[in-house]
Amino acid sequence: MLVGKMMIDVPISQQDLDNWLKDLNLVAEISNSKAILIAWNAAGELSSMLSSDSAAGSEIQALLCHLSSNHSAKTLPNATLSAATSSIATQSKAVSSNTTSTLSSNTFETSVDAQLAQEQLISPNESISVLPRLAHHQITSSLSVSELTELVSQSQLIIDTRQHSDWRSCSSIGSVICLSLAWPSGANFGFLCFYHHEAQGVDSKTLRLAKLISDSIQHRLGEILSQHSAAEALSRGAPSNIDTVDLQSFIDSFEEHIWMKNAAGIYTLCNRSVEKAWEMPRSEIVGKSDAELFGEDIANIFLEGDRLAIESGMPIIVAECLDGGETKNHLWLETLKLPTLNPHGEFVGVIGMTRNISKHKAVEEQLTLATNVFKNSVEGVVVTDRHGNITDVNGAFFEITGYVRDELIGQNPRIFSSGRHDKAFFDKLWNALLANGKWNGEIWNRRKNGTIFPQNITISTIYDEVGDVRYFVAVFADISAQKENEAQLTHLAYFDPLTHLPNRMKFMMQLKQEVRQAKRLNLQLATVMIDVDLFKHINDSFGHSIGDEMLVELAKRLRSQVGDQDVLSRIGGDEFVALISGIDNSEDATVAIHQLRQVFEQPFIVSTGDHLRLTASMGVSLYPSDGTDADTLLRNADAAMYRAKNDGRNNYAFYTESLTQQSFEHLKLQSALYGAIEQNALYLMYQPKLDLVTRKTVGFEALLRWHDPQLGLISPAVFIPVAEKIGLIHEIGLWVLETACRQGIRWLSEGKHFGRIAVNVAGQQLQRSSFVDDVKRVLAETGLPAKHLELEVTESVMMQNPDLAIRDLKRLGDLGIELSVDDFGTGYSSLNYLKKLPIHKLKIDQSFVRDIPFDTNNTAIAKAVIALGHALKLDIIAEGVETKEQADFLQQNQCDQAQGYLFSRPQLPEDLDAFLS
Ligand SMILES: Nc1nc2c(ncn2[C@@H]2O[C@@H]3COP(=O)(O)O[C@H]4[C@@H](O)[C@H](n5cnc6c(=O)[nH]c(N)nc65)O[C@@H]4COP(=O)(O)O[C@H]3[C@H]2O)c(=O)[nH]1
Repeated sequence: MLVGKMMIDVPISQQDLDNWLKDLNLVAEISNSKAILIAWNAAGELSSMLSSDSAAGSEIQALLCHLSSNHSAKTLPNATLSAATSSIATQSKAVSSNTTSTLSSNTFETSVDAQLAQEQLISPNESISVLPRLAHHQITSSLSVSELTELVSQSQLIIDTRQHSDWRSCSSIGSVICLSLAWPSGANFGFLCFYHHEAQGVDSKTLRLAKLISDSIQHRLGEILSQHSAAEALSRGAPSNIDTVDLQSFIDSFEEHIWMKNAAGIYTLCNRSVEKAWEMPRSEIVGKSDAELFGEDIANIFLEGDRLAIESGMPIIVAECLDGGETKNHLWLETLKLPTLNPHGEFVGVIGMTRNISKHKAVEEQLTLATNVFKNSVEGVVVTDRHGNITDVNGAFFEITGYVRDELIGQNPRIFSSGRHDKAFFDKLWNALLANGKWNGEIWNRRKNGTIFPQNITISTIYDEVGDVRYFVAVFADISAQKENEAQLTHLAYFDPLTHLPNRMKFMMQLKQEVRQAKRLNLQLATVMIDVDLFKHINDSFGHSIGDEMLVELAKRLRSQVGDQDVLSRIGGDEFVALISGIDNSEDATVAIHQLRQVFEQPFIVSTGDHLRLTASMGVSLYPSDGTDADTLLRNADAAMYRAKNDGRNNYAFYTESLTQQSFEHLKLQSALYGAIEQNALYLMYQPKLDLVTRKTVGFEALLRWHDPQLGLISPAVFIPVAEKIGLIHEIGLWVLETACRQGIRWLSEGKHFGRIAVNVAGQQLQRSSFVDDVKRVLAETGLPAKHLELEVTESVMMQNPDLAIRDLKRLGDLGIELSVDDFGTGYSSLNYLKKLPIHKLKIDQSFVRDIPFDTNNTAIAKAVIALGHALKLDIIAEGVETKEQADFLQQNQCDQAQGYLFSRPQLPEDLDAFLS
């Protein structure tokens, strides 16, 4: 059984050898047998041999041969054996003969005697009180019948060697008891043999005694080994002896569970933490196995860990989970398991140091969970340090922004800035974040590809143990889709899905807002209700889809007719409403209505190819005259529209009836003006301008006249503003210029001196970028020298855009054209600009000439204008001079020129000979 097991070298003292020899002799004598003891060293060589006095050399030789061939052939070479046998045997006998027994023990005798008698293996009368030395070891162990049987079955008792094939060669041995001797660790020490040259010479009684001696020797071997280990530890500098009580105190001071199990898995040691954790005293733990303590299932878990440690041959850490069952209170233990070897390298057990890591595991689980949430979240997560530098971002973040990790780590999130939020926004954000530890809101940020997108973002502050800011964590969702949905919903709530025009709700909101603004800025508004006439017939005849087509087209046309600032809304099936801002009077509203009505002039070509015509009835209410709130204005526009419908449809009406009348006339004028040029209804009259001193003609002002066949003679003061509103002024202005220039050429060709012909220039004409070129072209085409042309521009027109006026008038002046400021004094000229304007003449408006010299105000103004003009080295002309008093006064006050009924009304060219020289 012990063959192959490790052997150790621990020297046996002569004293021990002597004692054992005495025991051998004693038992040999009692049992009438012979005895030998042989021991080997770690190299497998025979190190000690003792034999009873009765043993013969040949018998010893035979036994050694047998043991070497059957038990330790590798470790006990025959050559060594034979050499050793003769010398050691002699020496041992010599030693044994000099040794005397020293002790006896009645206690031992009694217990052994009684036990042997009880088991009927030894007669109570057979005295073994002659075992004085064995008692020294206080051996109390005994052999039971079953143990004896086992020993026999293990061939340790050979009653007849001839019956055993492997003993047949030992002819000098008839019967033998062969017991192996082992160190406490199990390492082989040697053999103890009792034999007889005859069969049945040794029996169970001899075996019993042999076992006593063997136990005694093994006990002593344990002591020898302890002493030897202590001596070795001392020599290594370790404490001479570690008291087990101190060791216990030592391990009790640990919070960790410390325990030790021997090679058989039995607990041999544990500390107080173990007692507490397992809720049982140490006495109930030590001496038990895991299975006994915890049951098979848990024991298997523990033993598996032990096995790993033993197999690895080094300390390992095993984490063991003891399932908490339904309570989910898992108990996690982390144990450092350390296979323990004795000083001779032999495995003696496992030491464990266990920590309850349930809390740690729970934290670890939380951490794993958090990490997975971080990784797998569909929301973008970005972590920054307290300085705002990015330390981590998750996968969703990359997907949303298009950046890759390396581009972001260490960067500041301002790289995502969309530029949509100002500094105040971020100041507010940071203040809230630092004050409350959290901020939630919407931010527009920029993706890597430059597109911007809205996020709903929550930023949280993470503090360290002492409350200082450690990190900021921002979790956000891309809400582009949500925003789009919201926009769509808003669109549906406020816009007509067919035409995409604002619906009634939106229109009312806008109307209210416009009314508020008009109130504040003292403006006027027109609300125009437009109802398509008999639209039901279109739907009934052509179907709703054609009806829809026409409504979409109509919406498009109407929209193109209103200004960018104006609002057009569809408030019902065939009902539209327009809100026109920036009007000054009912005429402006009339112009707007006219433009809206134009959309019905062209037929609607639908998908069927049909050309369909529509008309509409319109009603207008004006703010503030027809209502000062949105509801009233809409209601009154509606009422006006019904009146227009009742008047026969395809019509319009103002809420105030007199305005409707005015408007109709205005409209008539408007449409008549379109054909005026072609129909030669326009012509010019000329009014002479005279030098007040010489009373000679210095020039003529060309004044436009319009004689409409139906409407009669219409004043330019009436139709020029209308022409400006409907955009006809350019055409008309050019016609006037050309006509006046041709007249000048005619007079020149007739040899008539007329000085300069003055032509009025409307504001819109001057604002046209082509105006200077138009004038040049007309001069070139007609051949009139520029020195015969004068242009009159009203003061208010010049002041509308003085920089432009300065630039263009200068170019005209450079051509040789004279420039005069018409209606001077009615506008608000800036002296600063007046100085810069390239003008030659100021014309005192006739409103200041009226009633001078009797009207003191006008007299003062006229004087001031003359003084100012002269100070600026400009000529002064007064218009509307009707009386001699006016002329005299003006002359006395150094006014240079004058025109007016006093001298001549505007006349046709053929009637002006008196003024031409
Ligand atoms: N009560 C009174 N009136 C007098 C007297 N002498 C002349 N007038 C009138 O005063 C106006 C002078 O023209 P305006 O100030 O340029 O004022 C002109 C001018 O601003 C504009 N206008 C006339 N012709 C043209 C034109 O060809 N182009 C442009 N853009 N505007 C024109 O129409 C305005 C009115 O022109 P008209 O009706 O011809 O009226 C003329 C003229 O007939 C007088 O002694 N007493």
